[in-house]
Amino acid sequence: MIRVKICGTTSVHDALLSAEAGADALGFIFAPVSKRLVSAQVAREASLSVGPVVARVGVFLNQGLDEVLRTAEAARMSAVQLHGPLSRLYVQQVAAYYPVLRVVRPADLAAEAGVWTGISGVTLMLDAPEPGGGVPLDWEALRPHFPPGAWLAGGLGPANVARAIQALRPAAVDAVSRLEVSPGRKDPDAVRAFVQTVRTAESESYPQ
Ligand SMILES: O=C(O)c1ccccc1N[C@@H]1O[C@H](COP(=O)(O)O)[C@@H](O)[C@H]1O
Repeated sequence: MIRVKICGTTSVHDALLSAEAGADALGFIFAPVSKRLVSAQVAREASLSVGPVVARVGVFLNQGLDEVLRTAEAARMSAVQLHGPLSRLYVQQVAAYYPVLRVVRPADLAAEAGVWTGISGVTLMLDAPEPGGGVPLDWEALRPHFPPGAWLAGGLGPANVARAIQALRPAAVDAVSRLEVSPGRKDPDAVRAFVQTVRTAESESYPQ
């Protein structure tokens, strides 16, 4: 089953919208530079509103270990997504508390392998150089290098996610920019169309 993560959640309303649309995971962005920055309090209320099945992923960029762990706990996250240059020790320390989504740019795949390879509980996600920018990766160029079990982000939306799935067969897809009416505010129709398109593409790419 291809999992669907819908990121940039900034309200209980949008958390419920994405959960009801069938999202497997919701992203809550705690990176101060983000236009979709959410408080730990709002994220906590949203986390507790979506029930026990939907994963809640705290998204961090270049933030210290203490800040990551304290924020993820306060917000009742079930997983942590890490962007930016990190040491293997840092990833190991976070992975001791939460499942980790380690985000890597395609160009850094080889160089970054030492940071995450072999650490239990770490899943790789490939994303564009500027996360949250709505820019797709070159899926055909990536095809020979896409690691089995990796997640895919970067400019995904209802209009192109089926092609991305056909090209790379990711374990999960993750999106934000093309699912919004404005930064931090979800477009209900786009969210529903995105989830439905993934489910349809999955049934066509992976016939039972
Ligand atoms: O979206 C942001 O503002 C953001 C800021 C800092 C780190 C990560 C961020 N978003 C992540 O980028 C992916 C892809 O976004 P897009 O669909 O290409 O706009 C998104 O899923 C977040 O995990």
